[in-house]
Amino acid sequence: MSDTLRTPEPAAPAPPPGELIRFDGVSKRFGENTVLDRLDFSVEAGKHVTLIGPSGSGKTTILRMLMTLTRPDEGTITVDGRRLYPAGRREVAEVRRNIGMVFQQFNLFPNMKVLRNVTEAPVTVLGLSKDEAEARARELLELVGLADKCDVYPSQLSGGQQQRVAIARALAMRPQVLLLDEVTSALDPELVAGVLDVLRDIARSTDITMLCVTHEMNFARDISDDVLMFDGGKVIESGPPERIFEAPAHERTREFLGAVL
Ligand SMILES: Nc1ncnc2c1ncn2[C@@H]1O[C@H](COP(=O)(O)OP(=O)(O)OP(=O)(O)O)[C@@H](O)[C@H]1O
Repeated sequence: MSDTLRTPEPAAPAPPPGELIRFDGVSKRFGENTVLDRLDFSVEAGKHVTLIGPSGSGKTTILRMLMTLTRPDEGTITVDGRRLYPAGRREVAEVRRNIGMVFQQFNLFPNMKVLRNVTEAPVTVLGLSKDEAEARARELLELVGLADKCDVYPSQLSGGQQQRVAIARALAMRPQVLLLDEVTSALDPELVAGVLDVLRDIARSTDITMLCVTHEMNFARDISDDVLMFDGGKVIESGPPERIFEAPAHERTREFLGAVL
């Protein structure tokens, strides 16, 4: 039986004030490969946190766990004081609703026009009326600079524009947490800046909590309150971007930044 079907689970202890996300002793193995090894970390509400580390260090796996796309082998994950793992199906659905993700590949619905891409989940999942959902979608498409593209199909847009629709779509669910997984990696270089500018605006103008995996270190420096360096299945170093980028304490962080900067 899957974890999500086992109920009831013990309630999560009350989180410290301000804490939104907590990983406690989370491990994940794929066969012989231990990707996360009794990982502990937490994120405060409203903070923008960037995950850095070598390829394969488990950054995407962490985001996927928050989206319930990958399940830990052990440990607990808590969001806003509620268990995501282990938890019953209903609790998982409630927690999951507050988390939005933008993927490297935009994953838009190709057969729906842009406006419908953004209204679909608010109508079907949140139960908003079509008018409410459309009003919200138009505001968000304006925010990402695509107010004039409501009536076209994704295939008629550039990759950068499609990614901005994906950002609007994630925000349309009014999530507490926005997960960004290498959102510019699939884009032609000239389209990267436009997407990052939109995300900088969102980081500045909203109180959304962001967890971001990116190879764009200047962007990470601009938007992050904290940077977490992953290696060997754990966070080996964390701190404000100025400190991590200018004066990394750990040898592995120095090596990693030396290679990517
Ligand atoms: N479904 C899976 N089956 C087997 N192995 C997997 C699976 N998903 C991830 N892995 C492995 O887990 C490890 C961590 O992957 P993950 O994508 O989380 O790393 P990452 O830090 O995001 O890497 P990158 O920076 O290259 O995207 C990798 O070795 C990867 O091959």
